[in-house]
This record gives sequence, C-alpha cells and structure tokens, in this order.
Amino acid sequence: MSKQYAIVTKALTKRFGHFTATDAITFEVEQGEIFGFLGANGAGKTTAMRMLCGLLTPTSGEATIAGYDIYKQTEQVKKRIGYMSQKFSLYEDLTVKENIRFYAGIYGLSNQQIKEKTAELLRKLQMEKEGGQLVSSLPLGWKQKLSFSIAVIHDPSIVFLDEPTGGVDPITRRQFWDLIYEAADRGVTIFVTTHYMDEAEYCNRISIMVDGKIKALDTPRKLKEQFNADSMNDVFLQLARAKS
Ligand SMILES: Nc1ncnc2c1ncn2[C@@H]1O[C@H](COP(=O)(O)OP(=O)(O)OP(=O)(O)O)[C@@H](O)[C@H]1O
Repeated sequence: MSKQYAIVTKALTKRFGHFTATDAITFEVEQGEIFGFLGANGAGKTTAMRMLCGLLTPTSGEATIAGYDIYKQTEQVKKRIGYMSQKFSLYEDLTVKENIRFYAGIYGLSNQQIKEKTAELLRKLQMEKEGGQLVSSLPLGWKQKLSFSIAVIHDPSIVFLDEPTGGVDPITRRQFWDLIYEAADRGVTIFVTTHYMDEAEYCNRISIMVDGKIKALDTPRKLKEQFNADSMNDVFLQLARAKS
C-alpha cells in the first residue's frame, strides 16, 4: 500500500503581479508528522500556508490535503484542517467559554459535543476557573494555548500553525509544544511556521525557504550533518547568507 500523505505539493506557485512569493515548491508531509516550515521574513511561508488551507488560489502547481485537491475539493479540505494564524483570532470581548462555543459551532459540533469538548479543553489547559473570564484579561501564552486547542477542537487530521508562539518566553513556548506533541500523538499532522530555532529542533522534519523556494528539507539531525553545523540556527544562517 502506498504511504498515507497528509500534504502533497507539486511545483506550487503564487505570483502577485510580477512578484513570485512562492516559487514551485514541492514536498510531502506524512500523516502524524510534525513538519516545520522555516524561512526569513517575506520568504513566502504564509502565502504557501494560505494556499494549502484554501484561503488563497495558487497561480499554478498542484496540492492535495488529506488526499483532497485544493482547487476542486475545498469543502472537504476545510473540514479536515485546523488553522491558527499569527494574530490568532480569539474574540477579546468574549469569555473563554464563549470563544470555545463560537468556534466549535462554526466547526459544526453539536451542543452536546460542545459541552463535552469545552469541559475537556478547560481541564487540559487547567483553565476551569478562567472559563467565565474575558479573553482580553488572559496572558498572551494562555491565549495561544487556548487558540491552538480551539483550532483542533473538531479533531482535524491536519493543523496549520502560523508562528503560533510569537512574543512569549521559552518556558511558555515549551508548554505550548507539549500541546503540539499531544496532538501529534493522536495522529494529527502538524504544519508549523516559526522563527524560533529551538522550536525547529522539536520538529520531525524541517523545510527552509529562501525567496519563495525550498532550499533544504530533512530532519534537524540530517540538516545539521549536511551543513556541518552545530545547531539549526547555524543551518539557517548559512542558507540566509548564501542568498546575499
Ligand atoms: N497580497 C499580496 N500582494 C502582494 N504581495 C504580497 C501579498 N501577500 C504577500 N506578499 C508578498 O509576498 C512575500 C512573501 O510574504 P509571506 O507573508 O508569505 O512571507 P512569510 O515568509 O510568511 O513572512 P513572515 O515571516 O514575515 O510572515 C512578501 O514579500 C510579501 O510582501
């Protein structure tokens, strides 16, 4: 039997006018893998991710998500994915529980499922006491964890995370990654962009984009070997330097 791929892209490209933001990227992500999508600011990561989520139409190339074509089967794609954007979209003027209810409703969960999932989520995040608080009153790290938990509340097979841990300290980031590992253990495929190289080390495989193209793709260990580097930071800097 052929391998089950969560994501397959072939020469996926997005141009804005004459500018090519994502330039013929080709890769596969296995089901249950934690796949890191790295690149400097403006490398084209968000553009690629938006195409994979069905938010942006590619200029050319192909891609499937959970086996569904991103051009023709957008509804099936949307049902199987979760998405957490850089500016994660919690409503600050709603309570924690109201946010959960709102998004779970959009994802099509029944009232009974929403009740159960809300209790489970608050227990897991140790936020039972905060359920009735406005989201605006929560620390950033808590909002990020809540946002991630909501992005997987409908048990998607793939979750896309666009710089999910920006602006928080390493300990809070580590706690966030515990949630990621837990989801991956349940078989959820994680596609994550980050600028933090400690996080890159937590991924099963990493791709590094430079100017819209994928310049390297492998496990952190193999990339370090390939670039004769001590750390992912070093690998990243070598690729960024090679550009100039
Ligand atoms: N709608 C658009 N119209 C024109 N150019 C765009 C548009 N969206 C993105 N770009 C450009 O495409 C390039 C890639 O942007 P993108 O947001 O994908 O990069 P990124 O790797 O996600 O960067 P960051 O790490 O800063 O989020 C940038 O130069 C950006 O200015």
